[in-house]
Amino acid sequence: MEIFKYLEKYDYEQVVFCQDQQSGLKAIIAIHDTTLGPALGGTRMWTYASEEAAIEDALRLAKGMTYKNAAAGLNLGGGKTVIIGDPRKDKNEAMFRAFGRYVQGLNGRYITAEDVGTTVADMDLIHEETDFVTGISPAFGSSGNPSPVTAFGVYRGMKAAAKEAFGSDSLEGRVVAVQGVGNVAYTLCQYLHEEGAQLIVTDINKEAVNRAVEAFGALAVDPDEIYGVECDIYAPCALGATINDETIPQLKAKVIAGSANNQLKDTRHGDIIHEMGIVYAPDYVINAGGVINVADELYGYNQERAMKKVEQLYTTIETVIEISKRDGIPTYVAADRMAEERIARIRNSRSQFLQNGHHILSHRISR
Ligand SMILES: NC(=O)C1=CN([C@@H]2O[C@H](COP(=O)(O)OP(=O)(O)OC[C@H]3O[C@@H](n4cnc5c(N)ncnc54)[C@H](O)[C@@H]3O)[C@@H](O)[C@H]2O)C=CC1
Ligand SMILES: CC(C)CC(=O)C(=O)O
Repeated sequence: MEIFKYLEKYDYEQVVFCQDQQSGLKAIIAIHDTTLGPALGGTRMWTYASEEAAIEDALRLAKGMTYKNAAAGLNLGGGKTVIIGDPRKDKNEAMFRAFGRYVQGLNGRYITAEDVGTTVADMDLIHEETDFVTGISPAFGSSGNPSPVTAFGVYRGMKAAAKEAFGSDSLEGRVVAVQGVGNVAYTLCQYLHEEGAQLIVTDINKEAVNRAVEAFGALAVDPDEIYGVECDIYAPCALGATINDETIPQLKAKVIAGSANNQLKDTRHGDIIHEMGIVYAPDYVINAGGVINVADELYGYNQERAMKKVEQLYTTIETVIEISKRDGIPTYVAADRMAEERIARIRNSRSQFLQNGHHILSHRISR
């Protein structure tokens, strides 16, 4: 990978490589754009096939956070971290503390939180070294685990997408195929089950599947089978790039609405599903509940206020669908436009200089 070429192409601001031999920390912090504010995005811990794959994931996820935060109306830029390692075997206290010191070194340009493979307990360790971390234990006045709130947002967005596809936002009797029943999807399944949806689930982790089968009477299928099952809605809630050349021909769903980041392998896959008449709720719009929730901590966390904002993801998905229909463009393009227009507006409005607290000529004062 020619990294600077890539950074230039998508206009990344900064990439930080963090290494701590003693604890085994190998992390990449990617900061995409801080026009709207400090970059906020979670820390993923995953066993990557190569260092290049880890760098690529960090970069793609960071850019997604820029768009997510912009589309959600947050005054935050986009960034993300990946830690290379197996979250079940390679974690240790020193690792997260070392990582916390790297975050502190960025002095607020980047604020972290949970993502796949990291937990509230990990965030608490990071918090030992820096304040620039959210999603820590509620005992600290924090919002805690963002996953259930992400799930609520996905549920709300799914209803809005269903209304477009089926003429009603009721999910009663709808068949929803859920890929990956981890932190977010388990709570999503709870909402869907309570509304009377039928669930088909899959996961590479058998325990996760069994939990959903027992709790919600879900039908379990093998990971490769989920794309082709007869269903109304496909909810990708595992990792990214599952909407691709191999899976699209198998899809029977009329709606795609799930929590996973970077669901489209390539933008052209968004064009293909649009032409097929599938209502696609863009990933970074529908899965913004978690970041909306943790971002509320920056104002002094208020759960009621945060949940009201997350509930509004229904309207945001409606707006994206309206723009898509009005302009005859796929929903992922409509969402990108919404985010890019907001960033451009703020970037332009910053053309007037405003002194920001540090007297710019202070160094001239004679001592
Ligand atoms: N946790 C949150 O608040 C947010 C999560 N997301 C995204 O939502 C997705 C899920 O996140 P979490 O629930 O937190 O992660 P998680 O790690 O708790 O759940 C993911 C599940 O997917 C399963 N999985 C992985 N590969 C699979 C495959 N090929 N087929 C079937 N199952 C597979 C895993 O075994 C795991 O149970 C991720 O893409 C994450 O980036 C996005 C926004 C916020
Ligand atoms: C609070 C986090 C879950 C934010 C994030 O990394 C995401 O939305 O993907």
